Amino acid sequence: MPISFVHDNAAVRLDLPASKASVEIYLYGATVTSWRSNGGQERLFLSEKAALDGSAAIRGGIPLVFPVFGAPSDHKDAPKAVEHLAKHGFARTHRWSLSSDDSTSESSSEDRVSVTLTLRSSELPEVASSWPFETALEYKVTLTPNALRCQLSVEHLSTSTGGEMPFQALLHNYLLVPDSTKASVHGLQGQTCMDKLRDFARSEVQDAEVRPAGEAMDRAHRFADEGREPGDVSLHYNASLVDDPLGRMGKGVEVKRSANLLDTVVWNPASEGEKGIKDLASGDWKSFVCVEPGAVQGFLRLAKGQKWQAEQTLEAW
Ligand SMILES: O=P(O)(O)OC[C@H]1O[C@@H](O)[C@H](O)[C@@H](O)[C@@H]1O
Repeated sequence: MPISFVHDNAAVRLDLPASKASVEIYLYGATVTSWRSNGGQERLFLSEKAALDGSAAIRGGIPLVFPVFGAPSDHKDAPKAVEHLAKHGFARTHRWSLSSDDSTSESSSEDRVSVTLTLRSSELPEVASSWPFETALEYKVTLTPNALRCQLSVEHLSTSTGGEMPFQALLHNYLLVPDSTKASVHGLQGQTCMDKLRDFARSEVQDAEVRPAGEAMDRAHRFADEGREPGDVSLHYNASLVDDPLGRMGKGVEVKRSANLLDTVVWNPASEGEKGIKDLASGDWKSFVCVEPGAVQGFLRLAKGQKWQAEQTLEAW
């Protein structure tokens, strides 16, 4: 079966047997926790200490950040409506439903299979008290032999306040790497970097490569020129420098995204930062680099009845 339930029905799994590609998505948070590309090589980091029982956001894979990135207090321009939300919002900490439209054999073929998950804020009583908008989220995940496409749609259905719905969104990819100290991110040159670890200081990225290189990094990047699209970014494993004689992991991953995901967050806590994260084991920081497309500087706004759509495609090289 190209689509099946796994982990005691907590997750849905898509398989392309001919290429050994697969993806697993927990209903909790609609969190992709595993993506195996052509040949079966895992491409995402998932912490062994990740809570997979719905008690906390899943540490690893691709958590969905919505409707606020980080803590509301991180944003000087945070609207009142997001003030009482938890860090990274509520999408990653609620159980989504499988959409009936998509879980049929029509959504699959030998080299493509998809599934769609949905979440309605009005069905989450604890969200209703801190979020005055009725919001419908839809997340379609499509697997092809060498790529994973993730499409998010956000719809503002109604509101008790009558105003526009402010929001941010981000696809928090934890990309698995042989050694994060040797990995590099390409495609950020010329963008303005907002450094969360240096009091949100801004500077322009001068180099063609951004390397965490063992130091904590937590930065959001965007072109200063409003009209300029963010372009693709790629994570290079720099595999020739690491012990991967069979080249199983390939050269890296390309992160393509829709032009409305203007920001790219690059995050790695390094050894110091990891100590404060209880669901990471010691040394895990070496196994991932987060390269996260999103819209997280300033707030987007949706009038009642409007829909916003964004997507990324991860391509394995
Ligand atoms: O620990 P959390 O809530 O999953 O967040 C992880 C990280 O997510 C990143 O996207 C943020 O830029 C970091 O500031 C944050 O620490």
